[in-house]
Amino acid sequence: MGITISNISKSYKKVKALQHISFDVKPGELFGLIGPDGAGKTTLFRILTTLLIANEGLATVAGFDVVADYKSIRKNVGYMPGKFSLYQDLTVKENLTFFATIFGTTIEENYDLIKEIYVQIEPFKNRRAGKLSGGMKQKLALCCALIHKPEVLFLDEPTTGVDPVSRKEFWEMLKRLQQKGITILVSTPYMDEAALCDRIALIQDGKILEIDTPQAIVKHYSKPIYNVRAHNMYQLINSLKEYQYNHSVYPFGEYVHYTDKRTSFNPEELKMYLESENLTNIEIKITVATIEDTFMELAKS
Ligand SMILES: Nc1ncnc2c1ncn2[C@@H]1O[C@H](COP(=O)(O)OP(=O)(O)OP(=O)(O)O)[C@@H](O)[C@H]1O
Repeated sequence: MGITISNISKSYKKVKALQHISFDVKPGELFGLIGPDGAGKTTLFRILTTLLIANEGLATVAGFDVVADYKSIRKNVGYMPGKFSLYQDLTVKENLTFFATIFGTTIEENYDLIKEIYVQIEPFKNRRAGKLSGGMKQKLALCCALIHKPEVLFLDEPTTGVDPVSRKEFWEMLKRLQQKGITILVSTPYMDEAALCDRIALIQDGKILEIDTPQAIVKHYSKPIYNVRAHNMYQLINSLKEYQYNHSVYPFGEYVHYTDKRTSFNPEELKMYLESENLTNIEIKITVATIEDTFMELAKS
C-alpha cells in the first residue's frame, strides 16, 4: 500500500498553496516531489502526515484515510520535516530513545533498520543534537523517523543545506531503505536529485506540472538546447536575452542554456550576432535537456 492523492486543495486565506493535486505513489516506490520554495511541498506533506486538513479532496497513506484514520497513519509513517525537528538540548542517544519511546518501541527492537545510518553518528552519541554538523543532524533525524519501522517515509527537503558528499550518502541510504520495502516520498529543490527517484512530480505554485520517470520527463523537452559560453557571462546572458529569436535563456553552471524560436536554427548565425555584441571566446554546442530545463519550460507556460 502506497499513497493515493485525489483532488487535494488547500488555501491559507488568499494563498492557494495546493490546487487540485492528484497522484499515486506505488508501494515500495521512491517518489520525488520537485519544486522551488513556496511550491506547496510542505503543505502536502503536512496533509499526508495528518498534521493539516485539506479544504477538499481525499488521500490515503498505507491504505488509511488521512482524516478518518489519522491515528493509524501516525503509527505507520515516519516524517522528517524540513526544518530540523530534533530536540537540540538532548544528546543523539536521548533524541533517539525519546522517539522510540513515544512510538512504544526501543532502539534495540528496530536497530537493524537504522544500523547503517546510526553507526555513522554513534561516535557522537553523547553530543547534544544542536552541536552536530548539518549532515549528522540529518542522519539523526532520519534515524528518529525510522525508529518505529514505518511502512511509508516522508522526507521534506532532507538535503537542504547539506554538503554534496553527505547529500550523495543520504541518497544511497534512501535506496537501501527502499530495498527494505519502505515507500518513500521525498521533496527536494535540487533538480539533480530528481534523477535518483523512480518517478517525480514537478510542482509549482500549488499545481503539478508533470509526473513521470525522470528519464521520460527529459524526453518531453521538444526543442534542441545549446550550451553557450563566452568570456563575459553577464554580458552573454544580456545579449542572448536581447536576441530577437531567443526562446529561452538560463544560466546553467559554467554555460548558458539557450533555445531558439526558429525550427531551422544555425549556431553560426548566433555566433556572428554575439561577436557583433563584442563577445569573444564564444562556444556554442548542442546538449541534452535536463530536468531543470524541462521544469523551466513547463513553469513558463
Ligand atoms: N501557515 C501558513 N499561513 C499562510 N501561508 C502559508 C502558510 N504555510 C505556507 N503558506 C504559503 O503557502 C505556499 C506553499 O507553502 P509551502 O511551505 O507548502 O511550500 P514549500 O514548497 O514547502 O516551500 P518551502 O520550502 O519554502 O517551505 C507559500 O506561498 C507559503 O507562503
